[in-house]
Amino acid sequence: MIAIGSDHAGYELKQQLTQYFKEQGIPFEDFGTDGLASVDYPDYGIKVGEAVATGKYEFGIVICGTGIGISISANKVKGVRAALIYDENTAKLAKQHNNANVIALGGRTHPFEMAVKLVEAFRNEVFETRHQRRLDKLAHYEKEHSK
Ligand SMILES: O=C(CO)[C@H](O)[C@H](O)COP(=O)(O)O
Repeated sequence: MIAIGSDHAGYELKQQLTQYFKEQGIPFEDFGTDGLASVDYPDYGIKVGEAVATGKYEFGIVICGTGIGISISANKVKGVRAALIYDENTAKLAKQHNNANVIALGGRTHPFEMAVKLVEAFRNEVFETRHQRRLDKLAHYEKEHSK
C-alpha cells in the first residue's frame, strides 16, 4: 500500500498518479489535499510521513510545487527518509543507496509521464545492504536527539 499526499501545487499530479494506480491495481491511500484551494505543504508532508513511520505502508509519495518543501516536511518525522527525486537515476539511487521510504515529486517540475517513470523506477529497485551502516547512523542520531 502506497501513502500519497500533496499540497494544492501537487494536487493535479497526485490525481493523475492515483488514477494510474487505480488502472494498474496498485493499492494506495490518499491523504489529501482534496482540491486546488491553497493549503500548506507541511500539513500533508507530515501526515504522509507519520503514516509511513507506522510501518503500515510500502512507501510514501509527497508532492508540492517543487517537491522541496514537502520533502523537508516529511523528513521532520522520526523514521522517515524522504528523497526528492528528479530523474530515473535519482529515483533508482533513492532506493539502492538510501532505502528512502518517502519519495517527493514536484507538480510544477515533473510532467505526469515522467513522474510515473520515476515512481516505477523507484518501486522496481532494491536496497543495497552495504549502505545499511549509514542508515543506522541516521537512526542513531534520531534516537539520541529526540525527546
Ligand atoms: O513548492 C512548494 C514548496 O516547496 C509549494 O508548493 C509552493 O511554495 C506553493 O506556492 P504557492 O503558494 O505560490 O502556490
